[in-house]
Amino acid sequence: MLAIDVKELRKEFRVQKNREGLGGALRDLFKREYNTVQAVKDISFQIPQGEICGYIGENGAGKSTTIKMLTGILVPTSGHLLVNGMVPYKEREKFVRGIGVVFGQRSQLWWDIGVIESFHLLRKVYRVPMEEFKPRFDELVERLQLSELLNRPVRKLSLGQRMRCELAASLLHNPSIVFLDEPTIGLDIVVKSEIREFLKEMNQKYETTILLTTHDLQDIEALCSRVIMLDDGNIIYDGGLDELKNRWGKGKEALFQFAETVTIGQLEQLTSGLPVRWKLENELTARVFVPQDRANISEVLARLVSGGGLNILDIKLFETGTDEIVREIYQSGSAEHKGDDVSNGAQRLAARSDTTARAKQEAEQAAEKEGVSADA
Ligand SMILES: Nc1ncnc2c1ncn2[C@@H]1O[C@H](COP(=O)(O)OP(=O)(O)OP(=O)(O)O)[C@@H](O)[C@H]1O
Repeated sequence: MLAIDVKELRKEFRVQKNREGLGGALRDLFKREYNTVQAVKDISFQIPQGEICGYIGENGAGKSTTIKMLTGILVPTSGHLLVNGMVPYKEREKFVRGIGVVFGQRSQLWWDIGVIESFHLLRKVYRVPMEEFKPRFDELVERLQLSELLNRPVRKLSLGQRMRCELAASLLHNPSIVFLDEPTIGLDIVVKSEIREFLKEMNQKYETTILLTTHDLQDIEALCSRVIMLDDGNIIYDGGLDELKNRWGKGKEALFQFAETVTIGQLEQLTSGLPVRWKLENELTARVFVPQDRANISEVLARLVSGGGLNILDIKLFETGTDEIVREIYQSGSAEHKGDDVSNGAQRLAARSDTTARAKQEAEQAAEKEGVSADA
């Protein structure tokens, strides 16, 4: 069954233009002008029940707007949207009983009352029968180590403690889908990994579907097999994390430390016929670059170890990290192109900045004609 089914979903905001100066303010009084911001541009994706999917993008890419539509807070401008088989903004009461939401930057708990009282209020809001609530509550309290925190007011909790309570609050009514918007923001590494472990466990035990928005790619690496990447309101990648790494990873590098002096010629001869590149860092250290898909690092290692009688003291292996891959995709504006074609990415980036600069210039010229500021 599909947990989330999104087709051609669009959200536009009408934003009032503010013209500059007193004259502008007066003109605004008589004739309002509006700009349309296209936050989400006809996106489509499907998430099956039980999947953990990462939803990532730079600031302003449209992530929160999507989550708000999926949770029924915002009504889409156009398109189709089904979450748990319901249209989120239509069947509000029934719908919210099946979902859990955590906004890392905002709290769903009442600030001045004890955590346990917030939990009981939520039980009433979600109309969970006591016999269902009790075992669920006990499990969450034990798993997230909340017993010490239950009687404290939320405002007295540390960020990590509050986030553990927020997670419990979002799961008390046993929802089949949870939306997590930056759930690990600002947390230290220990709490982050506890939260990741907990989410993984909940997903495995209860088949909870999780849509996770984050700027921390380690969250994605730890939890998500699939990632949807958004840029300027469009989906630029939807697929497996491994596939993304394979497609965009620039290959591997190995750093060799030798006991005796080596030359590039010696190393090249040992790896002749393999499409690798050597670089001498100093006379005892050499780096080899092995392009993705075209050569096997183990072949290089085997040739060096068995072939030339070189005395190798140490070997370090490096792989392109997800952070780096994602940064590069954003710079090129598309995940269609292969990562080892860096010049292509750079050209696309330059073309994009050119287009942006041209658009801005045109807007400024038009605004000058109208006597308004282009940034308004
Ligand atoms: N209520 C609103 N009125 C007008 N414009 C809005 C509104 N909400 C969002 N936007 C605009 O829509 C675009 C997408 O915003 P959104 O908050 O969805 O991005 P985001 O990917 O969640 O960013 P961040 O990572 O910074 O939270 C932005 O240009 C933003 O300024």
